[in-house]
Amino acid sequence: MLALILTCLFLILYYLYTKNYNFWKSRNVPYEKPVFLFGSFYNIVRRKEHILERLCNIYNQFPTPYVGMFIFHQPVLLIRSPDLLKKILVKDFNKFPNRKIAANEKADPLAFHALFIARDAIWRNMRAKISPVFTSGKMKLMFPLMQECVDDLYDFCATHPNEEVDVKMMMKKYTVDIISSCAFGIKTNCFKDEESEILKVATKMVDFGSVVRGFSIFCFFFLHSFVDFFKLTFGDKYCTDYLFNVFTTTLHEREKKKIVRNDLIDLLINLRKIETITDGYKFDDEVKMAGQAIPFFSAGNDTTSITLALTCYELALHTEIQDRLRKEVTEIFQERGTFTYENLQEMKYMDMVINETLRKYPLAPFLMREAAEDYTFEETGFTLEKGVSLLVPISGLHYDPKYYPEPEKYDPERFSDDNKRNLTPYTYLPFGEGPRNCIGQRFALLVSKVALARIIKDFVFEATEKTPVPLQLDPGSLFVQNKGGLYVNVRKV
Ligand code: HEM
Repeated sequence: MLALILTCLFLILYYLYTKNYNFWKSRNVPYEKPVFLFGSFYNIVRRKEHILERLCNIYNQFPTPYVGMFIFHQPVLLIRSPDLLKKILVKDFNKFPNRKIAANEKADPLAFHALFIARDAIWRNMRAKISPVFTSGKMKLMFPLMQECVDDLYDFCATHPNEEVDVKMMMKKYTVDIISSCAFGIKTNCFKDEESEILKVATKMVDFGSVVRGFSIFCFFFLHSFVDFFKLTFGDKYCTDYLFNVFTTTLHEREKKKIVRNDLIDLLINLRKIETITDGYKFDDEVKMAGQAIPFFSAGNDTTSITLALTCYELALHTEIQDRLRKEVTEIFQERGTFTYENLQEMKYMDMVINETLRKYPLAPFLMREAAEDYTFEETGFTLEKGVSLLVPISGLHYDPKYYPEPEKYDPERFSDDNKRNLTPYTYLPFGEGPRNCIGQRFALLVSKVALARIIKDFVFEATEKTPVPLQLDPGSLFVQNKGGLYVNVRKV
């Protein structure tokens, strides 16, 4: 009898779980056949493929404008056509304003108020208020804070002549110093303090290696009901508590001593002062304010530091590109005698190099949107139901030889003025597109240019036997990176 009950129960659960697997077939949408329980993510769960490779793989199998796939049991539509992307990300943005990420204000107020996760009117109001911190005027004011940190990066290279250096860790120390300075108003000295607590926090925060953390993040994106059920938090509890304390301590000190530093904390203090009763979203408590600073730290650190490390890696493998970059930087430096915010903007080859790194290694390999209402694709007549998720396979587009011939080749020439004009719009998306694109783009590019200009002028990166070629992506990482360190030799010019 018990066996019969268990069998019936199993069959009911099996039916409930797999009934969605007909979702795309019944709507005549081409789709990748799901693997029971894991949908299209079986190889990711088995750590056989990185998410970048998995999405490229699905993208390459179907020449259609969109493809159905399943994340576990959840149907998701992968958009391939640049014309459709323009509509979804920009023209019809108000029909796709949110990402489908779980948010529970009671269980995790910091995540609920984070810009990346916030929804609808809360997001709109918050984005409008936070955007002024990222204007070029504000970046210029933060430039001196960045220069202080780049001095430490330079000294690190100078004190490790002819040594194999893990450029991932080196750049992480640099970005933790800069972001701590610009978002939390503190000097962290990661290069000098090997035991720096904030560096440990930055590492732990993005360590999704443990089953519990990995599962937790997955639930936020793809299994929302589990987030409420298990009261999961988006960030690691120890890390968010630590950063919350750092943030509030600085905030109180600033308000007491009336210190002005032109950073994120200043902006938040000013916002709180000038808010009126009619404002849609008010920074009226410290959780909401910290909800901006903590994601600034987590969203900005690894994305920027890995981009920088991968640029050093590619420069080490391509000496002619490295020499040309050094020539540009040195000429501008000799002409002006210093690096300023303005002369960094003149470095065209530098832009081309960073653009190509982000093409080959899009740090966030996909964008996500959710249909806020039923939406009919004019081109095919297909109606996507409200609530269904869309994924934009950035990696598929960046590796499509139709848009980028020989996609495996690292070639900054793709982004020269002449060639850039011929790129197909909406096929280059490292920072996303439209009103919900990366708010930190300008900041990330400036932080990257400051570092590269300063060190490439006086140091040479060289591949050694320890430099991994080809680069094997770590399937366990949410970011596009190899497992462990990324070693290159650093020597004085
Ligand atoms: C190379 C570095 C970076 C890359 C490649 C990157 C990439 C991205 C991408 C792809 C998105 C999603 C955009 C979309 O859905 O259309 C995003 C969103 C976001 N990024 Fe970045 N990012 C970088 C650096 C930063 C930095 C330095 C910060 C903070 C200072 C930051 C803060 C954010 C935030 C808050 C969002 C959510 C914006 C919103 O929903 O309104 N990112 N980023």
